[in-house]
Amino acid sequence: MKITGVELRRIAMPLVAPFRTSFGTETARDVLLVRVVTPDAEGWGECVAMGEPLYSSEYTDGAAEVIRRFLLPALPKTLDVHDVGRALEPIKGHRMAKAALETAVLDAQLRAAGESFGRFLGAARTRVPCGVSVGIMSSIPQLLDAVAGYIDEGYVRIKLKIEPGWDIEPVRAVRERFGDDLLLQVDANAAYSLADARRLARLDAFDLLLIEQPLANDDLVQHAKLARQLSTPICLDESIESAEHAAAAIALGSCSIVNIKPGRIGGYLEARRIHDLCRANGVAVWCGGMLETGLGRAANVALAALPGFTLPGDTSASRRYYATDITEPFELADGHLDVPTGPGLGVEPIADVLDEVTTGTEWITL
Ligand SMILES: CSCC[C@@H](NC(=O)CCC(=O)O)C(=O)O
Ligand SMILES: [Mg+2]
Repeated sequence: MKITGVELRRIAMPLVAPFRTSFGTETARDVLLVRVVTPDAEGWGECVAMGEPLYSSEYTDGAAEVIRRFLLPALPKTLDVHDVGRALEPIKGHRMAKAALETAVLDAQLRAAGESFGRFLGAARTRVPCGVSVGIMSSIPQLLDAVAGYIDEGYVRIKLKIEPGWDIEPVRAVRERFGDDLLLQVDANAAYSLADARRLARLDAFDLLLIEQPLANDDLVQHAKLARQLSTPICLDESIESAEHAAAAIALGSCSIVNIKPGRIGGYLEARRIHDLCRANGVAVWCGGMLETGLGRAANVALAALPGFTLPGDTSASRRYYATDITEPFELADGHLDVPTGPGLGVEPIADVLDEVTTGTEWITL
């Protein structure tokens, strides 16, 4: 496939409500979209980097810069999506930027071939059960109202963001209000240290599915030590940036569940490799989220349909974050989202909506 050129498009996506985690509060996303144009089709990739390097070291401006200055010049003029990872290997890191570019190449290639993401990746289902991520709130009553609303919408699993000072009590309140059958998990976004082990062990009383990323992203050994002190399974998110990281985490006993986020680990091909590795080791995986628009959401839902994705992911409906999505909205039906069946992502931006939210566009001829 020959790439004629690439558009780097920036869009501003206000959130329907502030989303607070242990590392900050998001009120809007500054999103970088990559559009790859070829003679036969064009493809879209969504960079999941946030506007500031608070979740990881990447951020939107930096991703645009590394794509413009280093990734695009490293691409061969004619390529298959399987060539992208190899061509970009000499450039270290910047996995979110690489993922956006590889996904756009894959989308163009699949659209030209008339093949869906789900079929290409190996989806085993036509729809996926959906969880929802609930931010840190200013009070327990406010949290309980939010959780009640999501349960009414049909979400099959609730994830609560936690941090020191907002952990045991909100989890206890949700468990007591909504009962023992509610699938419930927490995500600390690396807010604790091994010194908090006894406090984190108190979460064992609430029959959680998992505790996500309690310690720092580079604390694999400490997570293994913590895992031996908890009965609740540890799931890693920020720590897993490649299949090698997943293999190391499994070998060390740092986690027994992995949150796979294609943007974090460099793309959907690496995501499938991590899925295959975890499945071979009996490690459950689920699809994480980075507040994607319908473009990234479409790809994530296709990935979440692979057989090893045995836990509900953070694959929520578009309305969880956006009043108006840039694609046709993903809408929950009976707690599930349908896997798109059209060529490539199976969705595309709605032109006038995209224009309304566009804050910048740049064309790069290859
Ligand atoms: C702005 S926080 C993004 C990272 C966070 N993502 C979520 O909590 C799910 C977000 C979503 O539903 O897309 C995580 O650490 O798992
Ligand atoms: Mg997480």
